[in-house]
Amino acid sequence: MRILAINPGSTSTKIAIYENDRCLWKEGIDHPAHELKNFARIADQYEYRIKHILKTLSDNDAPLESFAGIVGRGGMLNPLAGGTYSVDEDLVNILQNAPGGEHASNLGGIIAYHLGRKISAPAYIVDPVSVDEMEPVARLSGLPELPRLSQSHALNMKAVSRKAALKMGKTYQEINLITVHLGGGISVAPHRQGKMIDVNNANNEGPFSVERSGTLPSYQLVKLCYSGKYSEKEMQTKILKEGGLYAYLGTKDAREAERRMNQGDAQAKLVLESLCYQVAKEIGAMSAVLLGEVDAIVLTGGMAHSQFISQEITRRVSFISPVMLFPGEEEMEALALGALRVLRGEEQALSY
Ligand SMILES: Nc1ncnc2c1ncn2[C@@H]1O[C@H](COP(=O)(O)OP(=O)(O)OP(=O)(O)O)[C@@H](O)[C@H]1O
Ligand SMILES: CCCC(=O)O
Repeated sequence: MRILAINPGSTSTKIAIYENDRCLWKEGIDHPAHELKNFARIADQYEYRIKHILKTLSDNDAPLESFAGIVGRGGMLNPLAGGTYSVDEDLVNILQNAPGGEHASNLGGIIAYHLGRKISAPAYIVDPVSVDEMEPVARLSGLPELPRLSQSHALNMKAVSRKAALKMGKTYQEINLITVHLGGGISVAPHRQGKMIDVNNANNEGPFSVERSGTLPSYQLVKLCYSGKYSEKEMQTKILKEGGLYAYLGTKDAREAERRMNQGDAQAKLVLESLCYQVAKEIGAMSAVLLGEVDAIVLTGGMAHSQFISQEITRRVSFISPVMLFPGEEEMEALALGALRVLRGEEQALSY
């Protein structure tokens, strides 16, 4: 059974072809900034991206008609349980309106639907950014007007958690994990027997990342917002795109920061150590969520490739449980396997 997986990012679209659970081929299509700037909204890019996907498939002799299903990354929907969802016209309309905010992953379901329709094949999304399996006690922030929102790297964290469980000879439903995605954003989530029962909102809570500020001192934040120095948009950019490592060091590349540290740059060392310190602190908090019953802590995402970063986190949290490393991300495979489970009848597709 052949599946086309589509993962739209802010500057590229990754596509992969799977024959059952085997990846046959993978490619990233870059979208230059000057082309993307012609679109007022991210959802408006779907025809442009479809054109590039079809050309890439045709250049690689992969006819659209050969696919039994098309699966895209799911975006910022209203809170929903993890799993594989069927995409129909209603869901496409919702994704077009971006209820949870603009995010490139909103395009995943829209593109999958339109490609699927061309060949009468089903379209799916898997474990969207807004997967919400939080317990009621985790939802309060301290102000009733500002409930905590579950927005995270759920797709990769759930895929890697399943792999970690397999490595331990168990299923995802049988164990408790704290899974940490160390990417452009950082998610730290306690998974209790197959459910992600809490998570820092990777857009604006928890540790700072290479580009996001993470949790900020709220009173000082209010003062900065009203200082007259920044517009609302500029403040959002500071928090989401120009915070964290970038704000302190002017780079979003953790490898560059590490190079500087190794050449004796004390500021680079402090900032990298602080990032790891904050991640470790969040892991500690999530171990309390799991009442200390943690089978393993799992580190994944691009920064888990770094020996310094993974060791620096590990030395602070290894008293809680063993630490397992799964560097990089498994998003394409997670998409394909999510669709495959449904196409094989092993799981029922959910409806949004
Ligand atoms: N081998 C490596 N050693 C150290 N850091 C690395 C390595 N590879 C990637 N990184 C760092 O990981 C960070 C981004 O990770 P990643 O590529 O997983 O993020 P992304 O896919 O852009 O974002 P996200 O995971 O949030 O969707 C960058 O700062 C990058 O420098
Ligand atoms: C909300 C976090 C997900 C991402 O950054 O892709």
